[in-house]
Amino acid sequence: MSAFQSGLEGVVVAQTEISEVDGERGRLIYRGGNLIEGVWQRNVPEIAHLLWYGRFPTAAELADLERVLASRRALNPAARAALAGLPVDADPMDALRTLLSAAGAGPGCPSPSIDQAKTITAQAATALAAFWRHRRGLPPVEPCAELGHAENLLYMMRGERPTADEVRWLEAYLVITADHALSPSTFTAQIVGSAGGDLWSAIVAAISTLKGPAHGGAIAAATAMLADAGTPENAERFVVDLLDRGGRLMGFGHREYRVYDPRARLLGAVCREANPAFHEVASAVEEAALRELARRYPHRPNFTNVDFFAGGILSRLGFDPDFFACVFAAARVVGWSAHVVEYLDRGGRIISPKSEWIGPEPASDPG
Ligand SMILES: CC(=O)SCCNC(=O)CCNC(=O)[C@H](O)C(C)(C)COP(=O)(O)OP(=O)(O)OC[C@H]1O[C@@H](n2cnc3c(N)ncnc32)[C@H](O)[C@@H]1OP(=O)(O)O
Ligand SMILES: O=C([O-])CC(=O)C(=O)O
Repeated sequence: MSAFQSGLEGVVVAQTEISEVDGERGRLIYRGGNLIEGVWQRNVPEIAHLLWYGRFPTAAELADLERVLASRRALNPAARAALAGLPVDADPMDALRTLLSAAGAGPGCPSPSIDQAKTITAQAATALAAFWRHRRGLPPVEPCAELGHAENLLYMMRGERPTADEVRWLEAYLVITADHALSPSTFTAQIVGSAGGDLWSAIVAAISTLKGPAHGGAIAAATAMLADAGTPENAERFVVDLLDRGGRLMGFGHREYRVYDPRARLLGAVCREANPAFHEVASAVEEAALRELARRYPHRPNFTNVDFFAGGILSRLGFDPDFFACVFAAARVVGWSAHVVEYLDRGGRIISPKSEWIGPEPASDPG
């Protein structure tokens, strides 16, 4: 019998202590802490410390990590030169991939480490903000060492400090999306690391996977879908028409979750506060979508996923839709790097699966 498993569904290819997705119960665990039970209210450096080192930092460790992240934000000359050469209409994920690739260009193939993860985490935010300004014909704003990770990201975009609410909304988004066990992009990063590749290369590869509309690109696609739906009154008809035409409801369905994605619940609440108009349309579409999905796919429960409400939060913060996946990437750098380093620390072998030959047998056996 064929061992082929379409999309690697259910195939276990790694062991981890970093995060667990319990898709039956709708639980996401970061290092033993349930995200939904308060973990998400921590800030990015606290969560990074938790994911990288296995526990929350002490006050001194947190201050040290914040200082290190702040000191590594500036882009190097190679990344600045790459920025200057980018067309303003480039997809921001292409820009992020290019800028981090340039920032990490150097001799050889150093082994991935958490120290490198800190540099990439700091610079992903800077690269994103720099391209946001480049698109608008504006020069980069240099990072401000006094500001925290999330606040500084918005500051580098706008050149002025965001409000406390804006920082709280962005921080929540960055923390809630920081890790998700062996997501497709995380697996990509791990494959690069397993072959001895360096961490910059692994992160650039992961960004390439995250870009697709079935993964991080779904935030922008879900937001466009909601714009097409238009009004709460139109939601029901819109959903039915889309499914009748064989379309997919973006921001719904998941490989692991057979129940509501716990992150969507948290982000829905943030969205309601940050962007009530978006939330109103989204809620009406969600109600119709969950009803129709349950009716049409009784054998395969599909619920709201992490990407559905995210666009409401990110657009309220000033990100253009094609930047949404970039913000996701800037958050997920933490998780990607944690998994690559963990895999190698466990002596991870090169990941090299098999394909099954389904072509014709050779006409004659050359013997
Ligand atoms: C951060 C993230 O990556 S979260 C996911 C973001 N992606 C999206 O929101 C895009 C929309 N969702 C999807 O395309 C899928 O649900 C995925 C890619 C997330 C998961 O894919 P898979 O686990 O391979 O599920 P698959 O595509 O086989 O779907 C299973 C069944 O449910 C249906 N289904 C799943 N999701 C949806 C959806 N969003 N809209 C309509 N139908 C859906 C499929 O048509 C399929 O039906 P069938 O068995 O009759 O053919
Ligand atoms: O884990 C997955 O398959 C996709 C996902 O939700 C994520 O990366 O956050």
